[in-house]
Amino acid sequence: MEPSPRSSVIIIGAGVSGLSAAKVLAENGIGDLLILEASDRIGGRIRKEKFGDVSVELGAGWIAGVGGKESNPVWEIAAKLGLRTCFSDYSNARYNIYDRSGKIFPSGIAADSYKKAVDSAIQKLKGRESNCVEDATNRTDFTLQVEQPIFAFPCLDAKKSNANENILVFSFMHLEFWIEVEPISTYVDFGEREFLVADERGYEYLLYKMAEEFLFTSEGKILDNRLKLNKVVRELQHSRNGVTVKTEDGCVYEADYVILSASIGVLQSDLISFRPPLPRWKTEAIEKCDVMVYTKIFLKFPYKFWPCGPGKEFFIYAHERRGYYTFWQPLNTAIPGIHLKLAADLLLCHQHMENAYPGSNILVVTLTNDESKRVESQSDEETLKEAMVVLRDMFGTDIPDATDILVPRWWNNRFQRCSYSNYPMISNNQVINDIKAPVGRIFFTGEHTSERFNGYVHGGHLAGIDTSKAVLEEMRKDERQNDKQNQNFLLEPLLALTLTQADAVSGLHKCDVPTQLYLSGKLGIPEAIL
Ligand SMILES: Cc1cc2nc3c(=O)[nH]c(=O)nc-3n(C[C@H](O)[C@H](O)[C@H](O)COP(=O)(O)OP(=O)(O)OC[C@H]3O[C@@H](n4cnc5c(N)ncnc54)[C@H](O)[C@@H]3O)c2cc1C
Repeated sequence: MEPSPRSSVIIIGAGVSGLSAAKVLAENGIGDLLILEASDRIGGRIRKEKFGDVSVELGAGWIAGVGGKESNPVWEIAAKLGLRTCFSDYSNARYNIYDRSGKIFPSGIAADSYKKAVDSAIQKLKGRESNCVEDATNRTDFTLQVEQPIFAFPCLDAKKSNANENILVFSFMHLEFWIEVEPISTYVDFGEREFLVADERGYEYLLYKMAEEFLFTSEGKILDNRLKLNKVVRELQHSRNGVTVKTEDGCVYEADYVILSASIGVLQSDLISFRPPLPRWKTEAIEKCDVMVYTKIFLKFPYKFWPCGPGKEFFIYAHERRGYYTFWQPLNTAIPGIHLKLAADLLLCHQHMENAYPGSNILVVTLTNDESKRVESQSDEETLKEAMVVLRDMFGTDIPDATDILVPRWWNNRFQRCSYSNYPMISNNQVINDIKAPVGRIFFTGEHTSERFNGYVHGGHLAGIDTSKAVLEEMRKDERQNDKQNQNFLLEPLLALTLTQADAVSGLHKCDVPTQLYLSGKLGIPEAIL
């Protein structure tokens, strides 16, 4: 197949990082860019889907890091677009812990166990820290966070659990989203609050609006042929002169630069091959990055049977099996008034915030890693049966069966292969630097390349901006170099001409040509000389 016209930059992937990168390039005058997206839509891990009568977020659901001194750029965009969001209050979840017989653990016991679990986690961390002699000097700062986002990073090792611990401590210890270690930047820099996106237009509305700013759209549809969907990139052939991109359907594209935004899970898979292969420092760094699988399972019921109201926004199922249908969230969660005020202070449009999805009768249960993979590999009917047993343990046998189930499969999606990156808990900066470092003309972007905010939507957004700035800088360098070469090239005939006039220029060398000839640039050289 004939190669398409060469582009200045090809962006692989139309998730938040790829689109942010493309937007910055377009704003800087790079019109001949091309975005190749493997799936049939933009958004990547930001994705809404109709379930029952409402749109639910299969991927990113929260804007995390709000209310601090520095403003989260994604929160700002959401505010500008009037995206409807609801404050998430995790503080009471520890008081809504059910055992297998449906009893709620008394709050005192729950709080004690919680503290015990946190202390134990801190001890584990300290142990790991002191064992980590090699990394100690370079390591990224980390802290123990509690009550942080449910999609965040685990710190506890399931395989080392002690069967004699009481069941409640056990369940806390294995709530990987409950007690966690993570880079603190999101919460320290942007604030500790989180808002659930509860808007029919979806979280992805942000991305459509972003795309609209530089791609041709009509009636909400992107019609610009610089965005090509269903283009699965399989090979990147790179040299010092440019990059050739080959897609699964046999198309070939050429560019001066490539920005690759595929997830860390995809980079760890064999979906994309590189010719020549990536250097060892790069592949090792990619391998070292942990990937997290996080799955939200949506269940629709004919009516609501779970408790609701303030303090009941989340509930937990304590089971001896790690992460077994542990964390539950009703989608029609009430929002305490105090947070309305906070939201109003933050200037977001929250006209009707009593319920995120009023009357939807939807429950969401979240699973991670091994449990996610297990559930992904079985049928939805089997998952539905398991979830119903858990719910009947908690709420009795009289509850109705779910009428519908939705199980996203991020791990088995070959264009994702993970939910988000999770750097090794005690990792040194070198790994992160290597993951984001370019290889020749291939630049890497995506949430996994964000040093401070990996794992988050704002991490992807900021990474895209940073990467495109780095590419622009390279392009400028290229331009300067080309100018120099062109001038040298253009000066050759001039010198040839003048050198024949031996009397005037005897002994003149190329480097001695007066600088004003250079300074005026190639357009400044009179055509007659050529
Ligand atoms: C279930 C879940 C819950 C989450 N919850 C939150 C949350 O609440 N808040 C939050 O801030 N973050 C959350 N995240 C993380 C957040 O969604 C991601 O960090 C962010 O969306 C990543 O954006 P990205 O551009 O780096 O990658 P992606 O969105 O993955 O974009 C990469 C794009 O590249 C495409 N691609 C891959 N391979 C190829 C190929 N070979 N050829 C062409 N195209 C290719 C993919 O199809 C994709 O569109 C969650 C993620 C998941 C999965």
